[in-house]
Amino acid sequence: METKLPIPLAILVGIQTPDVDDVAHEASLEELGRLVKTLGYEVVGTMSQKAAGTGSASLLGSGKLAELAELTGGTGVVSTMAPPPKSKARARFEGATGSFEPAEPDPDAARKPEFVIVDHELSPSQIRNLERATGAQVLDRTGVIVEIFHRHANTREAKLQVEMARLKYVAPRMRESSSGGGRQQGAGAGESALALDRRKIRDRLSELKDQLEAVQRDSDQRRSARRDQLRVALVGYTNAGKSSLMRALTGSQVLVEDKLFATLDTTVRTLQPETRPRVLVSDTVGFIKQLPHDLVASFRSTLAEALEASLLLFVVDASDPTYEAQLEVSRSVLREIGADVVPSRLVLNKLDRVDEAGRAALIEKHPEAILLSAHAPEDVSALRDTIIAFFEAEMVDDVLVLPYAKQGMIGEIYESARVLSEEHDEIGRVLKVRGLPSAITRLRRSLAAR
Ligand SMILES: Nc1nc2c(ncn2[C@@H]2O[C@H](COP(=O)(O)OP(=O)(O)OP(=O)(O)O)[C@@H](O)[C@H]2O)c(=O)[nH]1
Ligand SMILES: [Mg+2]
Repeated sequence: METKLPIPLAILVGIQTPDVDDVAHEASLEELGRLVKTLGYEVVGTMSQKAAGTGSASLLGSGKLAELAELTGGTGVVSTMAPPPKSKARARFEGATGSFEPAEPDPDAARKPEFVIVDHELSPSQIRNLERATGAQVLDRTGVIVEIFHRHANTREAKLQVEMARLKYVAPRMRESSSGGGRQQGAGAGESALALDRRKIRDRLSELKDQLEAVQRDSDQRRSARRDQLRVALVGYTNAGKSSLMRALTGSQVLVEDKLFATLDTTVRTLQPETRPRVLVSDTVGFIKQLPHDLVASFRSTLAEALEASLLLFVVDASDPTYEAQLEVSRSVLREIGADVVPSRLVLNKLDRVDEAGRAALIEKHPEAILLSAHAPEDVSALRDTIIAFFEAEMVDDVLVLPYAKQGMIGEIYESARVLSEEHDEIGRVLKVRGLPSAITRLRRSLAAR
């Protein structure tokens, strides 16, 4: 216990712009707090300020900035003479100004928050200014999300994607912070070392791109093998309950956690009890507001699962007061990746946490939605029926003739369609089948080709 590193302490900072109401502002800071906790930091305070925008040079007004610096032990002014926000240097600096007692008997009591975490995307120079004034390390919402993805990525594909997004996030910030002399390099070496760093980053990015392409070719192949199968994808805001539904629908042991971004990789499992043809269910990475653009782009292939599904189940945590905004975020991300054309059903989850009046309001607002709780087996079974009914309505009946010379294809037919009856005549087997039109077209094509 003694040797464990102390949990980093953080102060959250949010600007409430005129277009954001109090509820949304509170919810956004609360969500940021959960993100920060997911990173393993402890939130020790929150500071918010009303302002016209988030573009001012040091984000906060001078009064608020001084207030914040008081908490973090900084000077409160953006001075170019301020040392870089490295904790040792900062401690030395603070010691010199007399505002810090290094010989505090209880180190925890004197600990100041090491991190200031801002609920908006900041420019590199805003980060630098805030760091100078507060003496703390400053992270913005994007930085926090990129860091969480970095820590949680499991598969090789996710790891490569996240490293790319991270380098793209870090590179411009590196340039800015070094121009202020904040980097620890010998005098005069700054610029060339920086150029070297940037070249390294560029090289690394192109290396990652090649590796990613190879990995993606593999996963594209795996996906195209599932092309004509009945596929449904669970999509939606982070922590909505997608993995919980995945578990309940497929009996798989995917990770369920009361954490943002518990799932970063797509999982595909068969709907249970199994149907004919079987239905594949995909669990996908969750969305969040202000999802960094590079991460959206890099998760395109992970989300390709969603794109190729015949049905999207849009999972929403209906017990969250801001669920409407979350739904809108999910919709816009799906629009961005072009998945808004896939048929979808709205699934309002966590109904066990909504009271009678709330339920009535939900039904009135979303009459077409499926209301349920992932924890209620009867609800999950009704959802399974809905999924099956959706595919039944899409399927068509047809007759396939399988010549005796092509009997090897019988397995493929049984995999892709439901065989209603089988008769034998002089040419071969005559099969009455029911399946998705695309699956039947493909079967016809392979029957003709071989
Ligand atoms: N009360 C209640 N809690 C639920 C329900 N469904 C999910 N949860 C809880 O919500 C939390 C998040 O569930 P997950 O299934 O991990 O959510 P997710 O959408 O997969 O989240 P990410 O993978 O982080 O995007 C967990 O603590 C679940 O136990 C529900 O119907 N009712
Ligand atoms: Mg999940």
